[in-house]
Amino acid sequence: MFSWRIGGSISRSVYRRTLTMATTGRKYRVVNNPTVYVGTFIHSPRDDARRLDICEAGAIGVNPDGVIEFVERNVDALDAVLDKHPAFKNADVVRTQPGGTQFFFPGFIDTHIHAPQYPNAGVFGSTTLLDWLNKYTFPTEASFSSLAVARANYSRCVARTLANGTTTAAYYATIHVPATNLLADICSAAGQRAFVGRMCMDHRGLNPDYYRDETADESVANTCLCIDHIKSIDPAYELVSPIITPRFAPSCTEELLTKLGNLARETNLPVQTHIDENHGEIQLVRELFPDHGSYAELYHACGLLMPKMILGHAIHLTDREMELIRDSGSKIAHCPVSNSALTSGGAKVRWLLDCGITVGLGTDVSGGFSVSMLETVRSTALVSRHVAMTDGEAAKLSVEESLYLGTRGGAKVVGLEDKIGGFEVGMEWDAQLIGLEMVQKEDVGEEKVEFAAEEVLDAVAFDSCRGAGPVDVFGWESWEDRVAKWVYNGDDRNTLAVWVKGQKVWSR
Ligand SMILES: Nc1nc2[nH]cnc2c(=O)[nH]1
Ligand SMILES: [Zn+2]
Repeated sequence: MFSWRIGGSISRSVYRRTLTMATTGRKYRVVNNPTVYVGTFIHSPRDDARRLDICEAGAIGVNPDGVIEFVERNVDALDAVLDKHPAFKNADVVRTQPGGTQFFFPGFIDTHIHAPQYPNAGVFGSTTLLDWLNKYTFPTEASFSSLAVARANYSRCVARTLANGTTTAAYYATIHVPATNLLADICSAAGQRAFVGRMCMDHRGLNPDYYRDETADESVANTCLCIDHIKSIDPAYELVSPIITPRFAPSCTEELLTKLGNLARETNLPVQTHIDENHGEIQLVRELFPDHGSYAELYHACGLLMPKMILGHAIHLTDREMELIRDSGSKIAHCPVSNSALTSGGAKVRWLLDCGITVGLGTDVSGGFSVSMLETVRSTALVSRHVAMTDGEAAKLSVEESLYLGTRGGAKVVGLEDKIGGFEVGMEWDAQLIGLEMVQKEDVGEEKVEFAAEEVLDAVAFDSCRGAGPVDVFGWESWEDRVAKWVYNGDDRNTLAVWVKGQKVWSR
């Protein structure tokens, strides 16, 4: 079983596995014991974003292929469950701790993240999109011409996202074929479900000379090399899949956009790009492509709007653009942390949802400063409150809705809604075990008027030393309250273990 501890050894563990992959060319195959997960499960109902389905005494049986075979509720005795499911008689058992502080939750699905930008997370100053690209992003991405740079940074990025409960990620890579293939190898070796896209950018205007494709044909040919590589390590795209990735309209010629649209149709692969993120960018698209009425009309004309298209940001869509996107079945990756950090704007998520568009969440590292999808869920709720200050109360998204977007919504965006995002029979066990800290009764203490300062500080210092995580539960909270505390106060210390397709890929 592959797991590693957070701390100094993260990258080394992934690195070792990666080297094995690279040197032996072995395909990654995991066979687990049948396992029964027992205790509290919380997930979003498939078709109801407004509430959580909370099962306090459940048992979920996961077979050696990582597929859920049964879901039992109101379980009094595990023996009775095992009698009913004899194939699980000798199964491993993983239990949540009693006492209302632990629960299983679906793994997060990051529908938009730039893996090579991970080293820049948190470094963006006061830039906005176009100067941010030139100042921070293009130079960093260009450095991935070195496989050593790619190995160090991609290992770290995959380890950190897993440790934060991201079981599926749609990654943008760089233009470099070897480094992009290495990212796919690392995801496969670490056991993360991933879409890995080689960045396509052939425009001689916006892209710097030191970092771009020479021609549209070269860009397509190199993309095909990456597709072939991923096919060679994961032929059925069970865990890792290619994704066609035109960076965004200003980085691409119309010839390249059209060729990538054709490639998507020929290969039936998903596609990802950016749209309507920033006013300066939208103006640039108008100037570069004057024959097209709008950003979305350009993509539509190039054959890129389709059900397997994931559009990042979509902050400043016109009504006509919204209709084109909705009618094409394209999906949207909402990136609230990035949209705030780069002061791009507040996407009107309620409007998109009401219009019938499928929305998931993306960290958009490093436009977004955090790899944490929990942070992204939190920012989804917060940014919607800012939108509500101008658009009205209805724009607010609840904790429940924000979590839905980070799990079920993301699953729909990447086309895996029948496999991941919730706990139903036939779905795969992509899950995280969440732990909160119960403040013991004696910690609450007797009624006292005076406290010694050390007495107060010691209690907190003690928990911090144990790495117990920042969420305190006092015992009076409903499960909904506990989940809200996790969303608004939690971090990766609350993510105790992570599974993808039944394989434990991380634990504290
Ligand atoms: N947020 C973001 N927007 C982009 N538009 C084009 N490239 C990028 C990128 O790397 N990040
Ligand atoms: Zn992006």
